[in-house]
Amino acid sequence: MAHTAKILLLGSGELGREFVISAKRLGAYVVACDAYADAPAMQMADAAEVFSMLDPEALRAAIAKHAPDFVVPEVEAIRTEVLAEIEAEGTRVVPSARATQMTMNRDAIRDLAAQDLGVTTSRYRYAKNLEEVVAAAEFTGFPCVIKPVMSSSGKGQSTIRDSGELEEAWDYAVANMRGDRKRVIVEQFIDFDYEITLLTVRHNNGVTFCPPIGHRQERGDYRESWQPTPMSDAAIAAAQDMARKVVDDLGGFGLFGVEFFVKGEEVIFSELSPRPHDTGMVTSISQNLSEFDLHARAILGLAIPEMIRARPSASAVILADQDSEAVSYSGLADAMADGADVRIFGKPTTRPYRRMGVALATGSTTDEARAAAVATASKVHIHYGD
Ligand SMILES: Nc1ncnc2c1ncn2[C@@H]1O[C@H](COP(=O)(O)OP(=O)(O)OP(=O)(O)O)[C@@H](O)[C@H]1O
Ligand SMILES: NCC(=O)N[C@@H]1O[C@H](COP(=O)([O-])[O-])[C@@H](O)[C@H]1O
Ligand SMILES: [Mg+2]
Repeated sequence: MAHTAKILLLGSGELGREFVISAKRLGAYVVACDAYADAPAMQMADAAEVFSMLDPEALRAAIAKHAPDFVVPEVEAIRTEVLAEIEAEGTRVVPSARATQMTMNRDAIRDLAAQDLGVTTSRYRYAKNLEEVVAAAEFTGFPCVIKPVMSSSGKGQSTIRDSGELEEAWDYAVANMRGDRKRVIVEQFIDFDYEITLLTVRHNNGVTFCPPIGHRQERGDYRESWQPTPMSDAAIAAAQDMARKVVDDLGGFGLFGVEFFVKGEEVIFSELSPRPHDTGMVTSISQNLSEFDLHARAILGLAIPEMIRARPSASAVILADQDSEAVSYSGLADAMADGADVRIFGKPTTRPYRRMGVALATGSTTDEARAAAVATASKVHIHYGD
């Protein structure tokens, strides 16, 4: 065949779109899958399949039809038992079926990190009804954060200041969870100085770390990220040590986005994505090999540099603010006039807070890059309707 490898990509959003570009540059043939047509990654891929990746039969059928060398998950919401089955039958799952199973639910990865690997986390307890939520919050103390064990991008998450808010937080978590398991994690609120994503590449020659990415979140979803972010040598070493423990336990090859909170010299593990991370979109401009390039290289068994450097850079998201079945854009020329860059994801429809694009900028400092990225994002206008 005319290609270096055949990849079935499960999830076709903005992260998948950039991954497809990276993988195709290395000669891969990519089939992009998602629950809706014309998803961002499908627009770049060789072929597309539209089905629910939570439907085991449909997932098995797509894998059987394309017989890929690699199955590369791009979202969490996938029937991961099927990935375990196909891995046992010899198809490579990225980074490993175990990694996708352990990170699908917050409780699995949290217990692994905190209990089995001795990694520092916030205090936490699980609850499956309001009564247990009340007991869990007593254990963690206030404020605390409540999240469904199955959710992402801050869905169903709230921060609670006192016991009077617990019922509403429980109802909100249940209403916004994914799947049918009514279970939440109640965790101690960490009043961190800053939070980071440590992009960690596990490859056939070891583990390589990218410089730490700082980010700012609102409503549990990222708004701005920048790289590098200043950290003491001791804090970096602690984060790298914990990230290495976790990715070595999860196994397989690929890039992971490992999230930490930092308070003083204390580094607290939060969670991780066994795939490129949204805050890592900044690497499209900051590093000469982006997180997507690194993921593709690690998967295909190609060399990963020992040291990765980043020039001061930032990303700022471009969000929709209403529902629409049609969308168009203006203002790019003005937005990019000062040298910043823009990615428009090509999502076919909008909803409030849906991420439609990202602005990317460099600067002589990350503060300068942040200001440029935010200014650029604000100049891209979204138009709703035909
Ligand atoms: N215990 C906590 N203390 C303080 N802030 C928190 C805590 N847990 C979460 N947050 C804040 O909420 C953000 C989102 O939380 P988390 O990463 O757990 O959610 P998520 O739904 O998995 O998001 P994503 O899938 O986008 O990573 C964090 O990056 C942090 O800013
Ligand atoms: N924090 C996870 C994350 O950023 N995931 C990215 O968002 C897409 C879904 O976007 P949508 O909800 O707009 O379709 C996913 O496919 C992935 O690229
Ligand atoms: Mg997160």
